[in-house]
Amino acid sequence: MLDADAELIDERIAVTGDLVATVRELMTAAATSELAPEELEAIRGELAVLAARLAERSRPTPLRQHLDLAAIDRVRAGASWPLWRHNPLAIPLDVRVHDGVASADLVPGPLYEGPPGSMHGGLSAAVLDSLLAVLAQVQRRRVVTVGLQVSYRAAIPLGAPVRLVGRIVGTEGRKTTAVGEILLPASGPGQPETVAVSAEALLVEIPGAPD
Ligand SMILES: CCCCCCCC(=O)SCCNC(=O)CCNC(=O)[C@H](O)C(C)(C)COP(=O)(O)OP(=O)(O)OC[C@H]1O[C@@H](n2cnc3c(N)ncnc32)[C@H](O)[C@@H]1OP(=O)(O)O
Repeated sequence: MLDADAELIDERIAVTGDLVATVRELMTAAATSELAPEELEAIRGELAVLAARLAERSRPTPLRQHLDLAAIDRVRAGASWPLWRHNPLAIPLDVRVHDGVASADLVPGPLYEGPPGSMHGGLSAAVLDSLLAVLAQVQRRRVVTVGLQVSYRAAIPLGAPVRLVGRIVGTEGRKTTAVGEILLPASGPGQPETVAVSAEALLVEIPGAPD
């Protein structure tokens, strides 16, 4: 690949990431705005123009930043991996891997709501699934999830920080078992974090280069 092509791809990855981050802000603002109906209708018209403009040239699926061998080496050296940066429907996570433990911080926003005021269980499962799949990929295993057992132990309030952690507990042939948790902050100094959600994933290696 020519240097100029690589630069263009890097620029597209960066600019699209910023665009999608702004779209996420827009999604939250649209879903929660209490402006007058006529103002909302005017904004909808402006947004429809922008959506049509973006769709003038498009690709079949979202842009994707590949967790290739070079990226895996960077993560193993301490860099975080910006997961789902280019898909506004997914929850973005900056995944870190240290001493075999994956972790990420998250503040569930208004759009993550399931039961009133707390995070949707399917989204909790999705973020843990993603965290554990990335952890396996950082161990150079290109995997998909074939099973995910999730246990919901405490509600996750919206707007407050939580911590995701995950680790691999076993490998056998193509199969990897990994466990993860979503932790609520400690209620005070010296207190433990509370496990809000725990999950066990069965991941199976598939052929092909890591991505
Ligand atoms: C970069 C971040 C990405 C984030 C992605 C997040 C992760 C995801 O959500 S992945 C998407 C959801 N998952 C999928 O779409 C997977 C769908 N399943 C498949 O494609 C196939 O089942 C596949 C390719 C995994 C395995 O098929 P195949 O290659 O024929 O292998 P197969 O022999 O059936 O299974 C391999 C082993 O896994 C086991 N296995 C497969 N499926 C299951 C299952 N559902 N439950 C338990 N064990 C299973 C088999 O028993 C076998 O075990 P053993 O080696 O001991 O005999």
